[in-house]
Amino acid sequence: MQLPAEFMTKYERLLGDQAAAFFAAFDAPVEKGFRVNPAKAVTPAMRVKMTSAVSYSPIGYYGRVNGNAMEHLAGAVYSQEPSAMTVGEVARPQLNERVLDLCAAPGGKTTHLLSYLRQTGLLVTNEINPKRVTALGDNVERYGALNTVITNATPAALAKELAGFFDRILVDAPCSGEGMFRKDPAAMQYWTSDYPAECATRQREILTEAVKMLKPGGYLIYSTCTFAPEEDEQMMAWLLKTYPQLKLEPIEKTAGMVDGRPEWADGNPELKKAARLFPHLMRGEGHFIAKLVNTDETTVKPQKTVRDNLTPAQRQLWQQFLTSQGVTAIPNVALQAHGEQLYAVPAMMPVTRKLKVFRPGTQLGTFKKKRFEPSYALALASDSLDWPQLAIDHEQWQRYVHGETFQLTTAVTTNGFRVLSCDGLPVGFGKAVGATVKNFFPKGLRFLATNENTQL
Ligand SMILES: C[S@@+](CC[C@H](N)C(=O)[O-])C[C@H]1O[C@@H](n2cnc3c(N)ncnc32)[C@H](O)[C@@H]1O
Repeated sequence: MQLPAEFMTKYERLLGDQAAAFFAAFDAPVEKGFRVNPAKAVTPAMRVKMTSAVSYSPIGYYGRVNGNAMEHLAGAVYSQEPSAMTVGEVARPQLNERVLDLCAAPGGKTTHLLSYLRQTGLLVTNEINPKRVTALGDNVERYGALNTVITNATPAALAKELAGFFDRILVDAPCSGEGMFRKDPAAMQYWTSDYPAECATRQREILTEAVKMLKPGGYLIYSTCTFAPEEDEQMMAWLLKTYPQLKLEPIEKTAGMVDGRPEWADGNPELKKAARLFPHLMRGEGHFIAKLVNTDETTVKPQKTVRDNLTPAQRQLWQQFLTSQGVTAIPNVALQAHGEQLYAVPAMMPVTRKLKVFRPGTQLGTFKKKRFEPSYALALASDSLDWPQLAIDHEQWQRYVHGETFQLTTAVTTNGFRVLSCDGLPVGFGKAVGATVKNFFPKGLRFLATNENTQL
């Protein structure tokens, strides 16, 4: 790979006798990886793939997964480059926490955070870019999240509404992307020797807002996919000096991770607590991760949380639907209608006034005239609610994702909406009428599925 000349000069100077091995790693093959979603069933095809475990993540594996496979569409697996998994492992939220993923699209770290929250607490996942937020929405939906609000806001707008609110904040910062040159050589075209300093300006702005949203005792996790000290150790040195209440927490170094380099910043030995991931020292791409704790004790007054807003008629339609499914309620959510759409908004979410919200919670379905039509998102979340399922086989699933009506071998005794499942994974709603299943797979997601193009 032809690396920019100034990039090579810089890292020859910084890495000394390790520079040759570092440059050679850019010509080695890219490592592929995937995580499994611990909230979902493990299918036989997944078991075959789960052979080479990533040592630092209990849910991570080396290998490639297919984006058209049933397991991927149903949110049971997520394709992620292995060393990127360290970020979710360092962030590792505890149950019931309030968590913010500030720079979140397309959702690699968000889905990892969800795997630790296990439908408890609250995840506010934010993406500033209105185009990229759509992919984040799709991935959160696939993961079947019931505890997530998706915002499309600037960090400053979030900080105005949610000051001192979060137990844990991840800033997976937009950066110069040097650690991704091997995976995505096109990223090199943006690189100039000034680019890291430009990125650092934006990172300081983002971190300034993130700090405002951290609770006393809360954790801030900062990560980049660049080697540039300006965006890594120097950014942490600036943070520690600007906010003396923030202290670095040590990150355990395994599988080839190494200490942060104080000599690449202001010499503060604390910077060793951060972690660097180099492709010549570990199986994966380049990253930097730091974890800080907020030792400030100033608390912020609790805010009012969201409430139900359904009309009696809407409530009745929803209750009738729940009864038809043999379930009683969705716990820990407020039910809110936004126009015709019904959402389950995480009950821990505060009322906000001016925030640009992309999705206020899990979309449950649509109020139609005198009936309720459930959504795809609800089907994908239904296994964490122990919702009854109607099992279909792979051939029926292929017809389902193509948008076809298909036949069951045994007719249902009660007609109506059913969560269809394949190998134990909910895949969407169908309307069963006798032995016929009418198709409710979202039109925009339909595709011609074959054994070949859907193999995990
Ligand atoms: C490294 S990527 C995030 C990757 C994501 N965390 C994941 O794991 O899939 C950084 C993100 O920050 C967003 N971003 C760019 N400028 C920003 C800003 N000023 N404030 C917040 N986010 C920004 C980008 O649109 C991009 O999606």
